Amino acid sequence: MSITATGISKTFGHFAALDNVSLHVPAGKLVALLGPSGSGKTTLLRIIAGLEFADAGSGHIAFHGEDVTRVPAGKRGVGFVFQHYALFRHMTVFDNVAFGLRVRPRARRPARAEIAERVNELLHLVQLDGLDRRFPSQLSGGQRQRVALARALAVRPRVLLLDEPFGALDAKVRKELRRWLRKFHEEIQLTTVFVTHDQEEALEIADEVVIMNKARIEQVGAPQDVYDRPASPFVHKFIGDVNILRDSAAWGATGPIHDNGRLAADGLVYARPHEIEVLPHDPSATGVAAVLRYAHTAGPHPRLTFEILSSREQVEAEISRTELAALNLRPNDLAHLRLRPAHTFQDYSI
Ligand SMILES: Nc1ncnc2c1ncn2[C@@H]1O[C@H](COP(=O)(O)OP(=O)(O)OP(=O)(O)O)[C@@H](O)[C@H]1O
Repeated sequence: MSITATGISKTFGHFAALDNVSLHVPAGKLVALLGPSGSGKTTLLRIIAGLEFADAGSGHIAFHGEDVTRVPAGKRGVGFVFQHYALFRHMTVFDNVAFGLRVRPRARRPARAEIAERVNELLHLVQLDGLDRRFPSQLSGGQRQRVALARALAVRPRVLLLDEPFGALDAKVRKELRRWLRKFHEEIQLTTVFVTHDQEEALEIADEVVIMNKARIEQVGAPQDVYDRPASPFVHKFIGDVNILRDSAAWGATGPIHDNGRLAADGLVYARPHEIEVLPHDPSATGVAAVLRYAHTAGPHPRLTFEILSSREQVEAEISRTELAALNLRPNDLAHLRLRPAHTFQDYSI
């Protein structure tokens, strides 16, 4: 079931939370809404869910081509999971998952045995077999979020909407759960929109990433696309680390579009740490002379912080362990930096 939002605006008082936003989520995909706090992600998700409505006269929401703009949340067939597990504390895991089915009007309510079968099937799907008699307080945070997911899925929603579902969990559990969610999504293939402000999370699990900033969508693309070909300086800075360097001529960037590195409208070079090449000091070579300030060598890719001699700017470079060993650099040593060749400049002014 695809989701299409067209021309959605939402204002709270005089404040525009969404400004003419349009988005298409293809059927069966996992799409992340990614952006800084206050960029409008949750508002867009809530409007898709029907928990909030766009400004009068603005925009439409369609599920698989069917206009649901005026359909209330309860009738849209959406499953919703929030950051803070809204489980019923006084109910067991089983009863929590069964809830949505049991509250249906008698005519549409499945028989007892059918409900039990569906709940057990869901608990198996979210890998919580055997925990059906526990209460939420007897579960870990990650387990509770999986119960919340099973509960959202019990009523067979047409789309699944997740608002920072792992936001309240610690970093390690969060990482485990996001991998689990990716695998889970591949199994169930339900159209899913997922709000996060964590770029690593979005890039790791989403089929498509929607980057939001100040009530608008800045870019939509596959994780690799938005990382490798950011459409704006904002996206470049928001997704991954980036060095923003003056003196584009010294970096070999002289025209509007170049073959290695990125040049912004204002003559700044945007280069990610892995796009900086570190060479032994050689005053005659192209590039810039820099002093090594710190070397963070723990982990698979050593990170080096340099200070450029001419401009005093700091530059982060990420190189391989083999390259570092060959350079044999120590703090305060001089080196030569340049942009790695196989990189394309983008002029953001075009
Ligand atoms: N009910 C409301 N009344 C007034 N302002 C609101 C309301 N809901 C949201 N806003 C404002 O709209 C803007 C967008 O909010 P939204 O929750 O969509 O952002 P977000 O990108 O999800 O941020 P976060 O990551 O912090 O949750 C924010 O500035 C917020 O303060």
